[in-house]
Amino acid sequence: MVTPSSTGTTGIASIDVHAEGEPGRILLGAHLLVRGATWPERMRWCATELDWLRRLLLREPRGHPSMCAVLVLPPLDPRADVGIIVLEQGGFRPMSGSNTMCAVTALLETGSLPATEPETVVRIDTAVGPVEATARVEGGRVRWVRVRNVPSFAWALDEPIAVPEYGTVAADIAFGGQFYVQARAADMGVTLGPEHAPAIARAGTALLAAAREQVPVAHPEKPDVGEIALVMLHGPGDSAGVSGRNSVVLPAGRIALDDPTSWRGTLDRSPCGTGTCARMAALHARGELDLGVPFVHQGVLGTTFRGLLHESTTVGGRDAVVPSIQGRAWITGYAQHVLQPDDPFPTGLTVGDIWSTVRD
Ligand SMILES: O=C(O)[C@H]1NCC[C@@H]1O
Repeated sequence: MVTPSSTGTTGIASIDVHAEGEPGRILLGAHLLVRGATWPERMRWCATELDWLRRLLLREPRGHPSMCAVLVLPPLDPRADVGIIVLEQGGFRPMSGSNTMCAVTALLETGSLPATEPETVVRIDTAVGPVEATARVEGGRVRWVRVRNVPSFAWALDEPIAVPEYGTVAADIAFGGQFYVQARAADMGVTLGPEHAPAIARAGTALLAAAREQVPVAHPEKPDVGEIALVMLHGPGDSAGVSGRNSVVLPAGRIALDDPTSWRGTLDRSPCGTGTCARMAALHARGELDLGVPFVHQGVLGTTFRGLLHESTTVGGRDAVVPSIQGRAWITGYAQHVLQPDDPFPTGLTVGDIWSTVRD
């Protein structure tokens, strides 16, 4: 087990990136950290042996409530170029749209993978299946990344969720690389927009807590994927080409499940790629979004991901669709993170002014 203090000063290098505003801290060459001959084994290894690294990188003083990270690994599928595991405040995740865009941009702009112009395809192996990223490369810079995601599907539509302090809300439960509970912002009594972020975060985390208690989920082909990870509150688009607006809330740290008002969360600064894929799958299941019709999803900062449904398929007998999302990422730094053996906070730290009521 790699422990932060038993081996003297630990040095961890990252390439820091953001995708349409959402940070993604990329750790190349994480193969020495992660063990496991299968993806479930790798994910379990991370949860049991690497949570100290997740906390170290995502919490203060090196991180902040919105920080995410990616471990770039050798793929298990020999047809893929790399494998990824995503680190979020809520735990290790199998897939992430913004973080995939960050990882691809970091890999290609640093020469860690060969880049061909004008387009480079990067095949990515994940715990929920293969993902294909196409990057537009011009003058050595990645101008955009289109992520053709794993098959996405609606698990339940208009599921009544009893949410303490908010009433019963009709919500969709959908999978877009992660499971989401998704509801209309108006039904939760909140308005989308950065100035409403605290109310969105509070409503979102209350809905997430209630949905986790009331709606069991299990991926039909990936039995280890059995949790509603994130929550999206969404609203209508506009006449200027925006198909829909959304705010995704990420639980910031382990939170007391028995007190829905104690929850805190952070808003995805991007339009959320896996959330957009889940949203498109639910819209398609309703007959409201056809294959080939662009779906421009706008996040809390006004940045957008361009979504598209490519084909129909099935997942464990469930109707599903193959979605893609497209956006851009920018490198913000090259960091060498250090943990000295006598650091009093070997797994980082949180304080309740900007973090959740953390119980660990
Ligand atoms: O774009 C996404 O899918 C990610 N953004 C932060 C939370 C999700 O994993």
